[in-house]
Amino acid sequence: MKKLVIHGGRRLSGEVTIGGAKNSTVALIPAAILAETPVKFDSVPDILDVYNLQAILNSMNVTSTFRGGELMIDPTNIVESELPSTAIKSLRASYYFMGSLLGRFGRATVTFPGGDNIGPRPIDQHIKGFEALGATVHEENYTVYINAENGLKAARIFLDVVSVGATMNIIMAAVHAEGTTVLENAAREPEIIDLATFLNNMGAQIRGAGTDVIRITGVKKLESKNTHTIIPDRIEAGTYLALAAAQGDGVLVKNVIPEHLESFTAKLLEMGVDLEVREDSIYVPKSVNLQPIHIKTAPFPGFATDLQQPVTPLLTLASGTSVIQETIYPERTRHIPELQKLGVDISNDVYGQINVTQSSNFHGARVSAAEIRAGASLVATGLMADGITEVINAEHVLRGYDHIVHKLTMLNADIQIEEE
Ligand SMILES: CC(=O)N[C@H]1[C@@H](OP(=O)(O)OP(=O)(O)OC[C@H]2O[C@@H](n3ccc(=O)[nH]c3=O)[C@H](O)[C@@H]2O)O[C@H](CO)[C@@H](O)[C@@H]1O
Ligand SMILES: C=C(OP(=O)(O)O)C(=O)O
Repeated sequence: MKKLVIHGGRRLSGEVTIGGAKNSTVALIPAAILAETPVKFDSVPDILDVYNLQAILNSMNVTSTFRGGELMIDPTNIVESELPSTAIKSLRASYYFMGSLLGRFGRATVTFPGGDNIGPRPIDQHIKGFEALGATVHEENYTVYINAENGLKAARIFLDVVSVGATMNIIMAAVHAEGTTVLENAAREPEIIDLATFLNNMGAQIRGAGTDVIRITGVKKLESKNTHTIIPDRIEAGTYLALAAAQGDGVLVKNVIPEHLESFTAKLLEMGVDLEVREDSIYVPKSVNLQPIHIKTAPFPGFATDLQQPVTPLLTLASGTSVIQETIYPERTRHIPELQKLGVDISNDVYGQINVTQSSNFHGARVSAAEIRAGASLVATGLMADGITEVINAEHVLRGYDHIVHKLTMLNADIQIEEE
């Protein structure tokens, strides 16, 4: 087990470059097995999820090499095999192998995925999509068996819940299905456009990604002809923007697509953070006189649930009480007792409302990262606190934050990673 050890209180300044999006990467890697050729990605973040996905690929005789942000995957000798349950359970996105194996072989057997403990995470909409495409699905002993004996046929699918995972999984399953699948009430996250771009560049016919109606016309073959560059991680960017506003004396956050962050930057501007939004970077000056705000999480283009916890340390500087309504995962509150240990005035109710009141003089403590974004909020608060903060279970943070120790150190933070 690893822990992050932070000597807090230092002001941050300088530049940080955002890596490729975790939530694109973890869909693109399973999608690579739909290709008949080797595929290559760049701007791949150095995160634990990538290594676990490589282990899953390896079990199917799909070779991969990952070096310096470049990931090469060769699925040409893929075989159907039992997937390693430890790796499957280590991340949520292993469920994308349901869609990609179904698309490739017309069947898939995948253990229930793991991922962040942020409340119930059903997959009924994924299953609804697979069944609409002609597959039978049954679950037994935490394993999902999906089979399209008579092949996959296009369908009209209306998602009852806007789901990123179901949208991605249905796209992957439908790329080879006969006819044109119409997916309505689809999620609109930028990572879905990234997946569609990757598949379209290999010959897929996916139209409307980024809107709530996506049309997927099945094609026979997908062949990679060029390297796919992964979009910047808007959640990592938002995490550094909030931290820079809270503890920075001038920080430039580079490699961002500002349009992907509009709901987030709008809230920082509302607080009084004097952001300078440039073409592909955002400058955050030292903040003064911050105002409390109200946040309601929502599917894209709304305020991302994944930024709810990373923005919390900044809210403690506003003159009053800020209110967060977590609508996607009302139980995404496991950071709260840990932040309280550091001196943050924060509370929540059973309806998913979180109140953050102005507080200061945070003091270092030993706290546990229950999940990735909870961990990010603890790291940020530890950087603002006096004394030493130890964030245990740091694997949750390393699962999705590229080179976090190096990036924070370059911003003048005092942070180390140690074995527990
Ligand atoms: C790997 C990845 O991209 N993870 C992201 C993805 O997770 P994930 O794809 O798992 O999240 P979804 O968009 O599917 O979930 C959104 C909401 O729909 C509900 N739901 C979802 C599927 C389903 O079949 N039935 C159902 O009821 C969920 O419980 C949740 O309340 O989107 C979440 C919401 O933006 C983010 O927090 C995660 O970081
Ligand atoms: C919830 C998250 O990730 P995952 O869906 O991979 O668990 C996240 O990135 O905040």
